[in-house]
Amino acid sequence: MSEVANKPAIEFDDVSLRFISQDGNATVALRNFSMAAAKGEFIAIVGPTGCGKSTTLNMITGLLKPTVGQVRVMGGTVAGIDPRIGFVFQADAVFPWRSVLDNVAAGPMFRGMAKAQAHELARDWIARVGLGKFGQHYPHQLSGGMRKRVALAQTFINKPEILLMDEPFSALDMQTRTLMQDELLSLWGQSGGSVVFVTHDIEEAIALADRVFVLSARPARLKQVYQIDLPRPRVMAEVRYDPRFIELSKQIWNDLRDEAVLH
Ligand SMILES: Nc1ncnc2c1ncn2[C@@H]1O[C@H](COP(=O)(O)OP(=O)(O)OP(=O)(O)O)[C@@H](O)[C@H]1O
Repeated sequence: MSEVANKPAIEFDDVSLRFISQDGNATVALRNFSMAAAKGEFIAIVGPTGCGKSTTLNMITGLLKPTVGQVRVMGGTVAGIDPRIGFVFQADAVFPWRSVLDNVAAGPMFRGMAKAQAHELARDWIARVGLGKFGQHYPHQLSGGMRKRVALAQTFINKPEILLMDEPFSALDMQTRTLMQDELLSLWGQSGGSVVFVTHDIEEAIALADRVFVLSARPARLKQVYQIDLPRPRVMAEVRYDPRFIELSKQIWNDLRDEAVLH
């Protein structure tokens, strides 16, 4: 293996980040934070509200720079928009005036693929996320869960090596959410990419991830890392009844309860 192939997909090396607001006040969002995510690994980040979870994702994209320390992606410093990184956030990133097909084809076309070829590829991805009959529909004609499927197809079509997800399913009802989590695991399992998934939902974190990073209240430090040794493939509706799942969720709840009491 080459030098680069051995590097972690994402690396935070003793990172601190301080925001200075217009009135000169400083907010330390992250302090002495170190972590590494391997290629193909699924990481979930949980922590109290406002501790710095989204800030962490913004540093991976290069939108925010650490005040101290280094963030590396595939062994290199983050510089500008990186086509290897994909995102799915809570708000849908679909273009309302474009059909599902045109939404999903947008990424490849932006990268220079011919329209006919991009549409063919998009049709394949639309079918994979179970929306085969909805290619000509517009986002407002779809349910929230269907729009999330569009967002997943729109992202996975670009074959991201790193996928950043910030509470992507939190606006969905429980049942749709469970379906989308299964969908995500299936797409991720075939992709070989790394995922960093930010969520408030401890059970979602455990059910999806290889490792769960628990952050402390602000300024966020890495409080605990849990290796989630539940076997894969996991089925969302079943995994939550596994005794090991219940044990892990109790431990993480305790970690977070301590943080809430302290602040
Ligand atoms: N651009 C900014 N300028 C000043 N402060 C900021 C800025 N961005 C974030 N912060 C502060 O940094 C802290 C961390 O914010 P962040 O959004 O990362 O938290 P979070 O853990 O994702 O929150 P939540 O769980 O509520 O989504 C917050 O206190 C926030 O107010």
